[in-house]
Amino acid sequence: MSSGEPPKPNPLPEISLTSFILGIVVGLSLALFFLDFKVFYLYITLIATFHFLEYYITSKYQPSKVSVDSFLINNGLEYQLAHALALTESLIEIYFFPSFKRSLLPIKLIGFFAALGGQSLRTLAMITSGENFSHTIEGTKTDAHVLVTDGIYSFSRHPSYAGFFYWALGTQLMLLNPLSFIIFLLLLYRFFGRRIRYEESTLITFFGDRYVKYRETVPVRIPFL
Ligand SMILES: C[S@@+](CC[C@H](N)C(=O)[O-])C[C@H]1O[C@@H](n2cnc3c(N)ncnc32)[C@H](O)[C@@H]1O
Repeated sequence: MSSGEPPKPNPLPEISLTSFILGIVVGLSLALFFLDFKVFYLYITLIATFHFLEYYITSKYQPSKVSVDSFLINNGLEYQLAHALALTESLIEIYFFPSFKRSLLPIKLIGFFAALGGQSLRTLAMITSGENFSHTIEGTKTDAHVLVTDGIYSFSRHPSYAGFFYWALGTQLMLLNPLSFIIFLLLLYRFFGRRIRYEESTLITFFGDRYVKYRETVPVRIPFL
């Protein structure tokens, strides 16, 4: 049955329930941290924190654009399948190769700090670009859209993408998931290669030479992109 009204972008019951569930997931995974294979629970904590921050930072710094989709939980089938693969690989290897999963602490630490650094980079990018940031790529320029080149954007011209890249790969290093690491790497290169090419073509249309010059001086900070 339809009331005839357009759907609300921020339905409060859905927003509060999603936040509540994400909080429970973080709480439960931290509570299980005393068990063996801690990185598995840490991975779940990192995913739930990522989705919470996507909505929270959007609502604080891009309030005109926030909607229930800002949680990015429905971030495409490929994203969901990739994390399902990572969880499955982890569980299978914990069962069949427990001593491998318990080894290589330095690699796990590198993965954890890469994920933490990646999350910080992405969050900082969303804060720095304010209302110029949107989860979808804008096809037409609004009067309010200005070119951001300061702060973290003077270090990387796509800091939120670089952040996501290191976050995602960091989680797979931390889990010691060789198969998922390679698949994540291939998917991330394909996804961001295409996305950056398209996004930069729109930014050149919006800002012309200013973006071309910016692109020449500031790297992406993802190797080969
Ligand atoms: C998902 S955000 C990603 C922003 C940027 N690529 C990053 O990784 O931080 C996509 C939107 O940001 C806008 N955008 C990207 N770089 C920008 C910049 N330097 N200044 C202003 N807007 C930018 C694009 O027009 C697009 O609508």
